[in-house]
Amino acid sequence: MSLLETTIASIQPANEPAAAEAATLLDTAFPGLPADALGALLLRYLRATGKSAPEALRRCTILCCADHGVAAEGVSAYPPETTVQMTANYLLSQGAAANAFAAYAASDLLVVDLGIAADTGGIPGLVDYKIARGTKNMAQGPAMTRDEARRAVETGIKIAAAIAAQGYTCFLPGEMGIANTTASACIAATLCDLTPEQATGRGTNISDERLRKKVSIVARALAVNAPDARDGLDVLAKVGGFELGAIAGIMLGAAAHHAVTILDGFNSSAAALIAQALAPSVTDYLLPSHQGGERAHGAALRKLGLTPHLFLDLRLGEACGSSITSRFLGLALTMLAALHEGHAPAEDDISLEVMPAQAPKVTDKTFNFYLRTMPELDKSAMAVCQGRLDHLAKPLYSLGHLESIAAELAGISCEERPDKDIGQALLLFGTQGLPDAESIALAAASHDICMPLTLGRLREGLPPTAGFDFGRVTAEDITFDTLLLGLGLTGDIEDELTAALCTEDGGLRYAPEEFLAHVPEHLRLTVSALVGAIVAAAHNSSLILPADAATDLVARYTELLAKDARPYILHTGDLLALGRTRPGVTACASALIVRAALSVLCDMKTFAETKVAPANDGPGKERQKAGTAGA
Ligand SMILES: Cc1cc2ncn([C@H]3O[C@H](COP(=O)(O)O)[C@@H](O)[C@H]3O)c2cc1C
Ligand SMILES: O=C(O)c1cccnc1
Repeated sequence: MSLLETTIASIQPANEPAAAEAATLLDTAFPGLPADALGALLLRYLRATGKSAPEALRRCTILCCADHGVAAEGVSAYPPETTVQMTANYLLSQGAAANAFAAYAASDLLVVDLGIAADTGGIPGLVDYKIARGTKNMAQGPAMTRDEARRAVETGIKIAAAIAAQGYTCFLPGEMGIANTTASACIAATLCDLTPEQATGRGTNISDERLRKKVSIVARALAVNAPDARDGLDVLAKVGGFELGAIAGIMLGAAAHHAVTILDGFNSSAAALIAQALAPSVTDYLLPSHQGGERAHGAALRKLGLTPHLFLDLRLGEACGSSITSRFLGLALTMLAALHEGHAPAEDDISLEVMPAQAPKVTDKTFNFYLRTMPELDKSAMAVCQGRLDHLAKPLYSLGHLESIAAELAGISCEERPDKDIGQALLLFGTQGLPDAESIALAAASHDICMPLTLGRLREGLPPTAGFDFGRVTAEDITFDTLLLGLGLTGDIEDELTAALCTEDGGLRYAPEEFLAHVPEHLRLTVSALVGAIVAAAHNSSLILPADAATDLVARYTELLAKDARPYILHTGDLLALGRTRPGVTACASALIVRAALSVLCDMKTFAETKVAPANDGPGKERQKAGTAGA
């Protein structure tokens, strides 16, 4: 048997007992709580690796680079030489998204040439597994021979084996290959049974005209080659790419060695579809991350049986979304390890602020004070920041919401390029403390991501005005020198508050001026504390990350009352689908997203700095002209 067949034969179904132990521990610690997306990632990881006691995560980012003959049809917004230029960027300028995200996730980086159509001898550190100088044009015939397809997959298997032997358990494959979303569209059309229109997206942000052309090329490639959906190697050979084959091989090799692979963009999902066609149980060893802008990304994830939890509108595929998910997984492992040890948090792990017993008399900082004096965003810092984002060596707007978060942070901090290590804090209000297990897990999480935790203990029986005052004083102190504030509650009042304040479809039921009157009386103190904290933190120019659905709802009403506070609240409900999380956890995850946005801004370099050719089609053609802002 060849390497491919022996690898496929050695993939075992994931190990249930290992995860069962962790599931029992979680269930005991947090009775009655179904696993949120972080818990689901954790259990999937433990099942795949067969580990019950969590160890620190060791991550490896593997960038697979190759060219595509179909680029000659004009299906990308960038010229084919971008592939080799970006490959050089990874290793020489080190200013690509892949570099920024590998640093962000503390992941080691490996860059592999699977088939770049250029001489790559001068790029130091590049691993040479070149199969050919690019694939053939699939619009005219098969992209590669069956033998080449097998070589691509087996190369991935070998890479995975070498990495697994060094102790890595978390693989983050990324890819670079101009025109490869055309190949991925053909793969998805074949394996998910989609029409060319349903399978084809805008890739590097091509114009309407090129999109029409791309759809027709996908249709032609499928008609000319008739790939056989029952035969993964046939699909890869006829309409795939060398780097996609290698990524499929990495997934198979990881599974054979009980390591996990975190999926990234549409391209990695297309590679996973090939791996799944070759060995269906490989999906036990795959973790989802984001669903991005490419049209068939969702369909591919559904076929793989994976549910994404990040919706950041990413269109890149240099292991960006997967790096964020790897941080989520790291966070979940940290919390599990703390629960295993079972030590109560050390005294300085959690600060406690207790509400004064007496309601304050008259305070000078009323709600109206904050309304009148709310600072404005620095529009010019935002514009300069957006100019730089547009010129970073990536397709225009391909980092989606991370770009808008970065620009917003520039406006808030009045810095064109805010420091990556901004201060951040987590503040949770409640009349009760946290149960032991929650304290242990959350203290570990907040420590892990350097987001110190403060509990603001409310006293029942005091009036809402006292709640407002306690909220604003506590938040004002904490946000004096922090740019990020995770804000939430120790208890779960989501259902009660939603029932009181929302319409059936989740809209706001009342005019903002009336909302507090409709909050159930026993919750008014808590809600007032949140309102006070929101306006005070915004007033101190902090970005507020609601830590739970109840806080998010209060923030939605508050920003209608205090319109100038709106830019200081980041609603991550549309960006993150974690399910119902335990106290504070959503804010930790949101903070990891914000930090990813800052890494992009601080660690990536521009086209000019990295000597990569800018766009020749789509909106990037105008915005990314050499010599303009940010260059
Ligand atoms: C500078 C730059 C950096 C990239 N990093 C990933 N891609 C992404 O875009 C390409 C696929 O889109 P299409 O099929 O439209 O060519 C791939 O290289 C993919 O990894 C990039 C593309 C560019 C231009
Ligand atoms: O989702 C992806 O992998 C993707 C999307 C657009 C361009 N390149 C990659």
